[in-house]
Amino acid sequence: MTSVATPGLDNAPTTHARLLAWVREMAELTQPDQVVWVDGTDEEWERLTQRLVDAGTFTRLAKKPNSFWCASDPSDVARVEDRTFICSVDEADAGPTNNWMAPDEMKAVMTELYRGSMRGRTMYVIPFCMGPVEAENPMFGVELTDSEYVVVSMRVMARIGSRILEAMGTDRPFVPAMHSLGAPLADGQEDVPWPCSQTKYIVHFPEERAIWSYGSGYGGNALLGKKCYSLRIASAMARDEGWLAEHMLILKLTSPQQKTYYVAGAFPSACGKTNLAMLEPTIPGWKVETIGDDIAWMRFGEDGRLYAINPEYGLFGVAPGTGWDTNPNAMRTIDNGNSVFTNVALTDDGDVWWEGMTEEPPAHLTSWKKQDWTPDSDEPSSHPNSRFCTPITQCPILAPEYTDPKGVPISAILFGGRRKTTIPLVTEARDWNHGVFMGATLSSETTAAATGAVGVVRRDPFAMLPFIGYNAGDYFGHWVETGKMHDSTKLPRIFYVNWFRRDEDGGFLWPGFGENSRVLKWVVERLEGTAAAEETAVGHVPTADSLDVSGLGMTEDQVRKALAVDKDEWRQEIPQITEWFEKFGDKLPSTMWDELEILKSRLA
Ligand SMILES: Nc1nc2c(ncn2[C@@H]2O[C@H](COP(=O)(O)OP(=O)(O)OP(=O)(O)O)[C@@H](O)[C@H]2O)c(=O)[nH]1
Ligand SMILES: O=C([O-])CC(=O)C(=O)O
Ligand SMILES: [Mn+2]
Repeated sequence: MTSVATPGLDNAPTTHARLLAWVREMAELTQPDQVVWVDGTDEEWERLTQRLVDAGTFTRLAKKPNSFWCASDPSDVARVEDRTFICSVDEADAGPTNNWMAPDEMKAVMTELYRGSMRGRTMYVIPFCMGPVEAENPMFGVELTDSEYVVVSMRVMARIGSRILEAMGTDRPFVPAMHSLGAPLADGQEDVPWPCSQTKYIVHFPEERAIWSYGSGYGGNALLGKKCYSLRIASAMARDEGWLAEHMLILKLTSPQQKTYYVAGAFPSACGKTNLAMLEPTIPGWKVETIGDDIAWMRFGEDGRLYAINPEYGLFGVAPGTGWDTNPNAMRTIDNGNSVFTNVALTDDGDVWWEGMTEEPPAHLTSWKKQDWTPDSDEPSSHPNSRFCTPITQCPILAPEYTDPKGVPISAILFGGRRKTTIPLVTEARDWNHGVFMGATLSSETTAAATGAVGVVRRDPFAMLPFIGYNAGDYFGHWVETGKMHDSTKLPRIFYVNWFRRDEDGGFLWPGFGENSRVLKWVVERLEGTAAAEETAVGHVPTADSLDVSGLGMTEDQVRKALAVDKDEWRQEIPQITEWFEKFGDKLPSTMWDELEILKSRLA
């Protein structure tokens, strides 16, 4: 018992001993004014969103029901990869792609940061479950946070509240996910609309399956069920337990013959997952339905097929570029309301706007920096990593099986990046190991989804570079082993796509968005054995007439350029891939070197 009782600490709505002990320990450390157990009700949402409005954090939108505009501190706008740590016991288990510090050392540093860090604030206890709570082994977590913005966003992004706490019973395992803004308030000190700290730590203890986050209120740094749990911690669980936790969209595709296929796709942050997951096909007779837009957890079923679930409950999508022309289903989803928009622009009549929503910008806006904005302004109205946070259940093309704990059987996996050159529109891997090689060498230009330079080509293996919770060499090995352990005729086929290749004038060679359905059609026809392909040095590429470009208005030359395998360009990749692989020393599966030799000899 604390000498001065903290309201909410002694009358908890659970008898889960480990949870109670942890909440008490963290409350004593961070010293909030009170502890509130989040129940997930509409009344609670009303109370918290109103509180955020009163604090100047949220502006209620007149034009969208139950929706809010929010601008973050300009320094807290994206994931901070240089402040993200994998604190495995052994440094080698973090590998060359992660930041590392010894767990004890990190805990000592962060304990001092957390000491008193919630003073003047409320500690919210958010019980949550990633994936359906009806699953055989529900994947529980509990986030402690002093941010109302986090509570409200978590309610959109995950299954949370009393029903989850109840399902946790008295002793079910859960991932403790500790979060503090690092902005305590002294007596009488006035709050700011977006409290955060200049000191940031996003930390994972993979053996303990625990998360400690400090200093940021934004997205993947603070909504700990998402990247921290469902990718970094879950990837470590998946390695130990023989499954896959991946940065992938999941979509359901129905052909004109009414046959259904489930496709997963791994593209780096801000490289097209949400858009592909919600695609409106431009070719007649084809239908796409959404299952997930960011994360896939995949396990093998008794029938030997790979089944995927979407552990999330909402969409945290990139706003700029989202419009009625490019992603009408996202527009319909947010029009249903119940959404939070962060770092977009506010219109004078109480709606949101961002670059790419409409061709003509409004004459006047309030920018994400809360400044007057007109089309003559020098800076964009919205931050390039501005986001909509909206319930997935509002998506008009949501596939009903998205809640099925069993998941959906995946027929094809797409890897993709953002590359101006070199990478063809679509390439099919020769086999699983070649597909793993494609994933392991995936490259992409950096985007605004993380702080740092934008547009720099880097290796982003499996689109998981910032999300692999252990040694990436071991992760490649896990993929190779996964192929070995299962019936190769039932494994998903692997493809490598690039929507972002440019012509000499810098324009996109491929129109993208809804037209990507033509690539999905070719993928399905490859699965069915009906589409032709040319065997090139880098894999199977569509022949000029096997890709359906009817009515697209592209010249033959443009199609040829989008599909081209330029051996000179590819030869330039070899030293980069070699250098990349050398990082992993003997952790790199030898099959990856074998694949590189095959590529070299085919390019010779
Ligand atoms: N040219 C082109 N741009 C695209 C295409 N698909 C998506 N984009 C743009 O790329 C940006 C990111 O797309 P998203 O679908 O939000 O990317 P994401 O992979 O979901 O990103 P995260 O949510 O950060 O993981 C947006 O500005 C889109 O408009 C495409 O096919 N062609
Ligand atoms: O995590 C975030 O902040 C947003 C996101 O989806 C990503 O960066 O991939
Ligand atoms: Mn997305």
